[in-house]
Amino acid sequence: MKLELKDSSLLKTQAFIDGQWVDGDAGETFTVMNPATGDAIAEVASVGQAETARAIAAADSAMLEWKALPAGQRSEILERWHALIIENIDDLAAIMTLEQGKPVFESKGEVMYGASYLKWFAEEGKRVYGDVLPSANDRRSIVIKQPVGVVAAITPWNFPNAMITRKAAPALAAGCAIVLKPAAETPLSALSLVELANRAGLPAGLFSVLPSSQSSKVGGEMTSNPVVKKLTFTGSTPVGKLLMKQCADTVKRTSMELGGNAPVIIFDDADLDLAVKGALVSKYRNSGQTCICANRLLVQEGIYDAFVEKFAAAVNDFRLGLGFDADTTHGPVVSKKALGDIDNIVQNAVKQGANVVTGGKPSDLGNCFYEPTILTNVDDNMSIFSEEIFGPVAPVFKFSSEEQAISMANDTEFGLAAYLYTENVGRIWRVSEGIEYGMVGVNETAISSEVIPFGGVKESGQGREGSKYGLDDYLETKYICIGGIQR
Ligand SMILES: NC(=O)c1ccc[n+]([C@@H]2O[C@H](COP(=O)([O-])OP(=O)(O)OC[C@H]3O[C@@H](n4cnc5c(N)ncnc54)[C@H](O)[C@@H]3O)[C@@H](O)[C@H]2O)c1
Ligand SMILES: O=C[C@H](O)CS(=O)(=O)O
Repeated sequence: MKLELKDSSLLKTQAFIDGQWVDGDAGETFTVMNPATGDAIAEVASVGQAETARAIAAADSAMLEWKALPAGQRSEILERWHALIIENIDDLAAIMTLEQGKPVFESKGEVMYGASYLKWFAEEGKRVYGDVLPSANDRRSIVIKQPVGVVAAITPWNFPNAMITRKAAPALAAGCAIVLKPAAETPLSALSLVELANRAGLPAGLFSVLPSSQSSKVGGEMTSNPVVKKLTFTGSTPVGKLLMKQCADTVKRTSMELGGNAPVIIFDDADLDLAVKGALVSKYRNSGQTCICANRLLVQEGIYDAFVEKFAAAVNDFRLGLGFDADTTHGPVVSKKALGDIDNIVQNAVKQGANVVTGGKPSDLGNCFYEPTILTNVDDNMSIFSEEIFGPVAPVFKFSSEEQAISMANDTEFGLAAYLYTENVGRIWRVSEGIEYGMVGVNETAISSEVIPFGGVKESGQGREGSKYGLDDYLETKYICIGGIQR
């Protein structure tokens, strides 16, 4: 399938370092694949440690002038970048659908979502306030906020646009420079984004993008280079732990947006149709490849059968297909490896006694398509109870009491997002306060936006992205004490 763009110059295949499009030093490239068709889309430059070091040095230099600008001037550039993203949404969405597979309506939704962080932090960046502290005698004490320094970012493939702007927007708004390594599965979205930032007038060196098939070499430089003061990572918990360890030697600040194992807890007193709708959206958005997807459906025994019947009927209306086809509701998973990982989880559950209500195997469409799947007769002793599925598979667990539901929900090392459906106000408070998660949806699963503090607890990470709290991850607090006032 040939990529038809309104502006073909948005399809970039080189690295963007210090304001220049360059090949990797070794001239190496890697192939970007279309998960829906198995076709090669592009050969992209692959960079390593030396190029990363150059990007970090350029960021350090560019930041000196950038952080000294009035916040309003930084804001104007972010606003222009936002406008260019909106103007080019069709091309950005087409690039995303081609390399990640999600239906084009989801890609457009992500581009709008990603752009919203630029709009939000263009404004937030103008409100970095300090404090005057209670002072006495001949001293006066104040607090100021300053940009943390050069930021290194590493992002995943599942939201190849929004996970980047969710970091670049606050970093740049705070006065920082940022060097980014996107996922090798989806570098084209990142490269088109930085092209638009360049067109918006972002000064050279402030935002470099380092595509690579050697992530550990790029990450190794990012985590060891003392010029980098902050690492912000979105990805799996195992990789997040590794990167945190690598950052320890230079005591870098880190923000970690990691894995999830979201429960959707549906009580007997829930609005059943609302719960089915919310569970469907949460489970199968991006074909189940989001960090806050419903990973475990916990349904109280009184409505279990009715829920499964309604849920299965809706799933059977899904239309798997190519992301550009108008009647496609769900696309492929991102790679053959992901397809195999998902199928292994399903087959293991079946071996342990799970019942396949629908799906349960790779789709006859081939390539990276997996049938939307529902499993029943599952319990918390099975491996699927603890694994982040990251695919279109819904294990539906049964519980009897509220206390049991809270215990099951918390029986995981993860703590990103959780959801509950009940019409009982007391239960809303008891369960929302009793479950160990960074984000809780009540009678709603579409909880993400630029105004909310996105992030988790336990092994789902640390820090928050978006919201009025989002700049904190890119600022340092400095206390200044001025003496001799009475001289
Ligand atoms: N919490 C969130 O906001 C959030 C959002 C999206 C995805 N995720 C999580 O990400 C995971 C899926 O994404 P993924 O498969 O891309 O995750 P991943 O951890 O395999 O990869 C994420 C990024 O890290 C890079 N990477 C991998 N190993 C590295 C290393 N040794 N050094 C440096 N970089 C390295 C990858 O190239 C990629 O760019 C899931 O666990 C999902 O829950 C979390
Ligand atoms: O998968 C990760 C994303 O953060 C999910 S969302 O688009 O922010 O809800």
